Amino acid sequence: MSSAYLSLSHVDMSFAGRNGAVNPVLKGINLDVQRGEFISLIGHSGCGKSTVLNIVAGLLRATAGGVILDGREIGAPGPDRAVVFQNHSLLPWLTVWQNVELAVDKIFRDTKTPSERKAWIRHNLEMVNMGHALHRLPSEISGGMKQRVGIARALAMEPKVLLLDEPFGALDALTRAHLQDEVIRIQSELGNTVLMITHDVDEAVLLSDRVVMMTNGPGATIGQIMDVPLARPRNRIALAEDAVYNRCRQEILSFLYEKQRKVEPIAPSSRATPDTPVALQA
Ligand SMILES: Nc1ncnc2c1ncn2[C@@H]1O[C@H](COP(=O)(O)OP(=O)(O)OP(=O)(O)O)[C@@H](O)[C@H]1O
Repeated sequence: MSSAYLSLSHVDMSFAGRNGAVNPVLKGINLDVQRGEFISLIGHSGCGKSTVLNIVAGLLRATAGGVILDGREIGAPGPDRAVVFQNHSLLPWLTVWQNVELAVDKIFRDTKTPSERKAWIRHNLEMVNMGHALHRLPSEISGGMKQRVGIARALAMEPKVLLLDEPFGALDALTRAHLQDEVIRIQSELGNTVLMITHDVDEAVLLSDRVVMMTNGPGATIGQIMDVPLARPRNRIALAEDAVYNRCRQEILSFLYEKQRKVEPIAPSSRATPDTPVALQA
């Protein structure tokens, strides 16, 4: 048995298709994650990254193989795994404070007093620099701020593993960089165990201890795992000229665009010739 904190062993996943067909999405995923490690999962669109994350979250059950977290097999979602999705999942009728409070009250009802819970909510919202907007509704704050609240809520749960599914994917480049810097700072303070999906090569190198690269599907698996031997805390400006940083970037780019080059089917041109069948026009 693996001594890792989080261990995926021999994970296969297939979905039932039409007419009884079976669509194999993942095949033989083996990954050991140590406590406090920050792991990024990168791969072309549709290869199965979210499926891996959803299996760890307990939202999907693997067709074969399994996941062990801190000595226990994962069979269902639980508060020991907090997920942050690309599009925030805040309850729109609750304020920033109340969105975090809901999770904190549920998890710490028996272990923290009401005043300890209040202090804990404030602490986590201040950690993501949201202390100034505690009583605003999600509709009154920006996309980046909503993601901050989602991260605060996840951190406040003190999960064993933080699962981030493209947490900055919907943000503009500047907001994204600010949030990445905050995650870098929080990670050096708290040392969480994190599994993050990303499409962004720089993000993967900046934030991770190891980058897990997935092959293309169907039947995707882990093609390569790369260590990121950069000291923490990391500084994006200083790293731009760093040889190790650039070597890591290069290795991921080479995996994605040479070894696992993906050829997307070309969409039919909208200027199709008149005899092109209508059904083929996008
Ligand atoms: N519930 C489901 N039922 C059937 N097929 C599914 C289901 N969930 C995912 N799939 C299929 O599994 C494959 C992998 O999907 P997944 O969302 O895990 O990929 P991904 O790498 O996260 O993609 P992206 O980067 O575009 O978000 C896709 O072909 C998808 O259509």
